[in-house]
Amino acid sequence: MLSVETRYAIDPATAKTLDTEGLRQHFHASGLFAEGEIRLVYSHYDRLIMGGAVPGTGSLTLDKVAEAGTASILDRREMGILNIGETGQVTVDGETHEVGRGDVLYIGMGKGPVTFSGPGRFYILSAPAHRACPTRLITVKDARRVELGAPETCNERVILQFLHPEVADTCQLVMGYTQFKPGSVWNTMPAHLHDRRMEAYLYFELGPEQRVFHFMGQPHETRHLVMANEEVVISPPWSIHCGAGTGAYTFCWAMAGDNVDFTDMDMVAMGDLR
Ligand SMILES: O=C[C@H](O)[C@@H](O)CC(=O)C(=O)O
Ligand SMILES: [Zn+2]
Repeated sequence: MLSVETRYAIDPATAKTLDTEGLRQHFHASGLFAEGEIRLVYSHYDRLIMGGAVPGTGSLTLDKVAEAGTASILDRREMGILNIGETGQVTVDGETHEVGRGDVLYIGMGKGPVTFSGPGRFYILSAPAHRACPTRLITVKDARRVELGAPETCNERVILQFLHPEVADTCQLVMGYTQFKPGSVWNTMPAHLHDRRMEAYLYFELGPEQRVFHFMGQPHETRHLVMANEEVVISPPWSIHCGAGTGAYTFCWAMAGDNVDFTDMDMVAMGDLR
């Protein structure tokens, strides 16, 4: 079963007038991982699609998505799939890929439909594409690792980059996930902006009683969203995106937009945050 929810892009002047519920309606998504279902969110920020596929005992096929306006979802799109569950299978273009926990499968434009099976919990990301890049399984050991932060600032972490120009060729999608050293809870602090690209975070491996306070908004006009396990936050190009957890967690970041240069960030000075 497929369900798709559309989220329109709004500007920062509108966003600053919203209350908590209004902010959540635009920028927060939950319940994406339901057994026997594919649930997608179609964002008008860079037309990124985010979603979950949990095949359970059966299999699930992702093919036509009316919102994309093509016969099959990947006719003019590329896709990245992160498995946050047990090892599962993704079949595409006549080939079945064994995707382990923490592995990422990249699927190039024109290669759909995509079939999911096994005990995986698949996080789906898709962006419009203009050329076909090779479909490729990128395992945890293939990822590029960037160590950042320090225990004194509670942000000691490693950024694992999977869809990144030095690891795998893509059109727009840049993605990976960030893991923390024990006791570190702050992600992406000091904060940054990249007006060239939007970003989406999936928070996962978070205990049921734990939450991440995710910060968004322009640097002089910040707001927070309280995030539980396996929830997504859409970060507009004009927004900071950072957070602190009450406990351990991992988060998947993904970007789409005008460039694929991971380091093209405008750092925000602490003194400019309000
Ligand atoms: O633009 C890049 C993204 O915000 C993330 O990669 C940041 C991140 O994972 C981190 O600092 O922990
Ligand atoms: Zn960013």
